[in-house]
Amino acid sequence: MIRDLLTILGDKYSGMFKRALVWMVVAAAAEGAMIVSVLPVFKSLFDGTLIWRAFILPLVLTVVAALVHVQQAAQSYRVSGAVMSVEHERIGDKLVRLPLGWFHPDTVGQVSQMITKGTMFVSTAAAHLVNPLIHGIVTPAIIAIGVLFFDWRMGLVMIVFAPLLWLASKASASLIGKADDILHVESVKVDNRLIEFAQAQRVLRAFGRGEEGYAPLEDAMSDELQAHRKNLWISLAGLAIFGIVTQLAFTALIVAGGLFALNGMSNAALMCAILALTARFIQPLMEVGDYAGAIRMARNELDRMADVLNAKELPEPAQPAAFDQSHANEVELRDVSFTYPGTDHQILDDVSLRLEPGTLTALVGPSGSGKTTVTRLIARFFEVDDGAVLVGGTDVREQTTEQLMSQLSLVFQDVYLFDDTLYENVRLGRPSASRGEVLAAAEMAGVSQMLDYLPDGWETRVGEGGTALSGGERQRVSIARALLKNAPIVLLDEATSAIDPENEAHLKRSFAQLSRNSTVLVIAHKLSTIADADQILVLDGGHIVERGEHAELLANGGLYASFWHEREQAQGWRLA
Ligand SMILES: Nc1ncnc2c1ncn2[C@@H]1O[C@H](COP(=O)(O)OP(=O)(O)OP(=O)(O)O)[C@@H](O)[C@H]1O
Repeated sequence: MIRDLLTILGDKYSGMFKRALVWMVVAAAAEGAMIVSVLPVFKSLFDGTLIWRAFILPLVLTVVAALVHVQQAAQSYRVSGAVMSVEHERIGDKLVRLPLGWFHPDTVGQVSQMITKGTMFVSTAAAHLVNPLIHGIVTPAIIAIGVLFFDWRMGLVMIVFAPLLWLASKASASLIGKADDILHVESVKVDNRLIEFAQAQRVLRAFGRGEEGYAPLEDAMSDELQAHRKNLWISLAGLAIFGIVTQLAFTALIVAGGLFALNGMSNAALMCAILALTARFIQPLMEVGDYAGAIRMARNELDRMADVLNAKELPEPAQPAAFDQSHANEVELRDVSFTYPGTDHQILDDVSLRLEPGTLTALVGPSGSGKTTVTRLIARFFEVDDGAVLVGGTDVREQTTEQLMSQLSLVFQDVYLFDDTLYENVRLGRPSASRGEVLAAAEMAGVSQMLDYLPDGWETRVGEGGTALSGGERQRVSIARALLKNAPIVLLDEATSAIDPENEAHLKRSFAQLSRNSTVLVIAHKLSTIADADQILVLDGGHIVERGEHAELLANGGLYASFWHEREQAQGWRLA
């Protein structure tokens, strides 16, 4: 755990943590020395030879131990604060360097658990858990060594039991850690299902399911309850093991001391004194047992944090690529094959396509044929397995994220709006835009028309994720952002096929406006919105099976034509 904490703290704060560790060792040693120094006092008390000078050393050591303890506590609290700030800093730094494909509901749930629960746990661990661990090793060790000088037999018995107690505490910690792992997995699932439940309220209520339970959430909660029960039993077993071994050690020390004194092997007065100190020998070890579970749980949190901090980043070139202006605003997929990481179903097989500058390309194909995947590869959410994706004539792997993103505007299905005003959400497309430019883009995308029924007009807050707006409205805001950004290349994955005539009119206008200045790739639901596209690509079975203009493809009588003729009945087709 100490090593993991040092890794998380990094160079900036590890010196502070090492100093706190030194103070913890000194405080534990001072306490052990103070306890051993009481032995001669007790002995002379029992054999009737007590003199006042015998109190000087214990008194001095008590004051020293108290002062050192205060210093150690202050250092530990400083480390705790440093761990908290450095964790947020490092997680934040890491998140911006992870490929966008890394973010899916499971990993987002993992990060939210880590930020809310994990960081608190780990920073508390640095202040409150490492200290009992060190206290549990150093103080009993000093007591055992001290006793060795007064009565070697009792000293040896203590030294034999210390590792046994240590092993018992490790076994107990390992059981509690396993129990925590089981519970953590189920808790993350409940978190994810709860978020999903909140987001799916519109759909659930639309289908009259608002009052009834939501089966996936109930299943997750029932699994979590089972995990809680399992957690309880396994943790209790761990605590019982440690409790039994400690009590055995305590009894064995008293029995051994009694036997040595009765057989005349040890001085009876000294033995009474040693037995009086036995409780102080056992107590720090028991504390380790009490904290063992929390220490193990903190280690689990540290491991989970390390998993995120060690997640593979997209390699970035040291230098931004030099662009060939003759290919500006161009997009090309060259013999691209792709399978999502962790799966074995190949989505794209040797796909080549080209988006000419300033043209509108529509990508169509059955549901699941990989249309969205094409846009994700262009934006480099994932790395291709084979082939290359070129944006502006340069391989995306040779461009920095900043360089690539400055050329792209993304309008995806899952539009995310920030819990801010409608105006600020549009302005996000280009924060430096003037109010006039923001309003012009909003007008073009049909956002201004929403103002009639929004309570506070431009100042209406849209709720976290934009939940106060409909899917179509969120998409209009997203398109307005894209218009405002005025990026050379626009990738537009339209949200729904159920667009009303008003929305359709805004979409058509927006497409026309976007393709006036930019290269546009659009995955649309309505043929009518893309019939004028410069190029239509038909994706099926991992390949581009047809390409051309609308009239040309209709004349060919292939897949596109059959879809066109049956489009009213067609299920599962989307157009781009
Ligand atoms: N992150 C992911 N991990 C694993 N598989 C994925 C992931 N995203 C999509 N897939 C799978 O890849 C395939 C292609 O998905 P994609 O979303 O690109 O299809 P699509 O043509 O856009 O579909 P639709 O029209 O329904 O949106 C699907 O089988 C989908 O289940």
